[in-house]
Amino acid sequence: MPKAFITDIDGTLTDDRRRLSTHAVEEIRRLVDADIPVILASGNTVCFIDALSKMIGTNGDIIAENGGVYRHGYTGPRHAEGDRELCLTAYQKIVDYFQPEGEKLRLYSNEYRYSDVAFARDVDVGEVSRLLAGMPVQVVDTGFAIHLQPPGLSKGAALAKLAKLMGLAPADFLAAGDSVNDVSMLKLAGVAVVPANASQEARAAADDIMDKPFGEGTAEALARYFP
Ligand SMILES: O=C(O)COP(=O)(O)O
Ligand SMILES: [Mg+2]
Repeated sequence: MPKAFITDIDGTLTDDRRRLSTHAVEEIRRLVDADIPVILASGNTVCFIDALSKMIGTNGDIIAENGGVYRHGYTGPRHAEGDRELCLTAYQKIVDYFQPEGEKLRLYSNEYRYSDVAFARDVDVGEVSRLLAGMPVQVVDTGFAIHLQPPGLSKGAALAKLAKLMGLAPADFLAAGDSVNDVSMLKLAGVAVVPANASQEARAAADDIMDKPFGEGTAEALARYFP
């Protein structure tokens, strides 16, 4: 049995409209009650993940902004990495290009981000990547938002650092995720599972693909791997 669990949030604990699966929450609470460490790892902000962690009842081990930020427990120091200014400069290039064409760009929770920049998927992500080619930023489309993030940062890289702080190795973890931003942690974990809705990239990195989609699929995996 794995020693710990790391999970993505959007599309993995929620459905495509971001409604949380109560079934997945119950399964995570079962793990927490059995003293099995749980990391919530997401492209979302620290404050968003903190609220969710409290309400699910985990111990506050989190990875935010796709690996740009991580923290061990609610009171541990917040590690925020990368040069966010570079991401903001890159974002300005996107604004300068799309805004004159009348396209509306919508930043997501800009004031709460320490490492990356996230915005609505209202523009073509291929075009965004072409515009930013050669700039030191990664363009990541999670299916829920487009992220501009510093190079070298990922959920997997953050898992390696956070697991160490927790006295664990990445191989001790069962990992669950649905999208391209989860591939690095799915590959690093001991066992990788994806719900049935997972993207091609996530499926290719998985050891086991669940029958059910979204949070129901993740609940299915927890029942299977933590019986
Ligand atoms: O913030 C996003 O774009 C997606 O969030 P997720 O990593 O929890 O799926
Ligand atoms: Mg996701």
